Amino acid sequence: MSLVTLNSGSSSIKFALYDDDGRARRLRGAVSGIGKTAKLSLTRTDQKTTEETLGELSHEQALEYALDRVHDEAGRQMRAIGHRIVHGGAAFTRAVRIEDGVEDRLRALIPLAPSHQPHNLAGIESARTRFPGAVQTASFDTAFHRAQPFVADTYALPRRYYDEGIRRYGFHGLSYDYLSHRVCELEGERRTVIAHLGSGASMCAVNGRAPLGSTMGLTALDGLPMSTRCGQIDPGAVLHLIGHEGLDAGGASELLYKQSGLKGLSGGTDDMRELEESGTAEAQETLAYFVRRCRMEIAALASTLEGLDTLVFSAGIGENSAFIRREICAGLSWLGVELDAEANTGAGRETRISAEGSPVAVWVIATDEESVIARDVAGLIG
Ligand SMILES: Nc1ncnc2c1ncn2[C@@H]1O[C@H](COP(=O)(O)OP(=O)(O)O)[C@@H](O)[C@H]1O
Ligand SMILES: CC(=O)OP(=O)(O)O
Ligand SMILES: [Mg+2]
Repeated sequence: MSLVTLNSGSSSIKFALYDDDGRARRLRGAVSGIGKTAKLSLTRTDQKTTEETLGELSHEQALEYALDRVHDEAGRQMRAIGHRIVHGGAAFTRAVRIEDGVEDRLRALIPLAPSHQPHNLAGIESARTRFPGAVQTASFDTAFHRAQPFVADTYALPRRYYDEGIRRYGFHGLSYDYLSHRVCELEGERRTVIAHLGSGASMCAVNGRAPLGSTMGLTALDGLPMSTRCGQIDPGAVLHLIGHEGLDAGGASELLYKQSGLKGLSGGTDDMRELEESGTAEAQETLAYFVRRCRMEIAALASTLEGLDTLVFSAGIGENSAFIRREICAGLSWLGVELDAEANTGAGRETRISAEGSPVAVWVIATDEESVIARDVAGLIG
């Protein structure tokens, strides 16, 4: 019997197949580049990754494709499916079995995660149809941050709004769970800033494993600029757009979630690789803006830790772009960040890239949200 994990991000669907105890992984797969030219990559235990171009796929098509692959591999042997759910609100502070009423409560959170929650719910429905006998569980991106202190969790609005759930939930928590655990194994309990830089991008300050704050807030719009999301913005700018440009809520949502970030600022691509290769002034300015915002957030989070011992780069951009890592670190020598240029260029899945003697240890660590989901599933099915 096996366990399956399903992780729908904004631009990808990642899945993995595990043995019953959630430890031994047999297969890992990802459909990436959704909405553009999608690609499938598959890695079997102890084998090289194979890649295949799939052509243009919508999120729905990519989901069906991913579940077909899972079905081919696991068939009737499926015991449980663990889903990454981006928004768990204030109520879901740990992983749960998806039983009566859970999906309704998750549906109510769609307005707070419009680019993710509908895909997460679609994954639950499709998986139920295909594997009717399997247990389904939910692991939340927000749960890790629920332990953060009140001052990191609130906005300076009238108090009743906090009580009503207007909080800084933070996201990418499955990734921070995995990465903070790895940092403790590699370096011990440290004051660490973790930069999860993917299609969606955020950072989190952790003291050992304890979360002290993150760049994302009520929704996954806040903080760093992302592929198509704006990141930090003056709320007055949104009020202005609504008042003077005649934008309604739907129009504002489309603008801030889908037409902004790298895509909006460059006037073209939302893909970091293409921006790095492009020589246009707009592309250069977009890269400079991204790097500036990353440096600023690292410094801000380091201040909440009262110092910095370790900096971690992860996710699509953080794991793969030596250029972005170099540019970010180049402005942080005053914080004690010194890179080893060669280690940075040649970094693999888990590599220390700081110079010998650098006061801050800098690491590239490939994230593994799937392993956290699988651990949750195994715990819930006993
Ligand atoms: N070699 C690379 N250089 C720069 N950026 C990269 C590279 N490889 C992947 N990326 C970026 O990583 C992003 C996808 O990251 P990922 O963490 O898989 O996203 P998500 O989980 O949000 O779908 C893409 O937007 C792409 O621009
Ligand atoms: C929460 C979020 O932004 O997730 P992703 O990076 O997978 O889109
Ligand atoms: Mg992701």
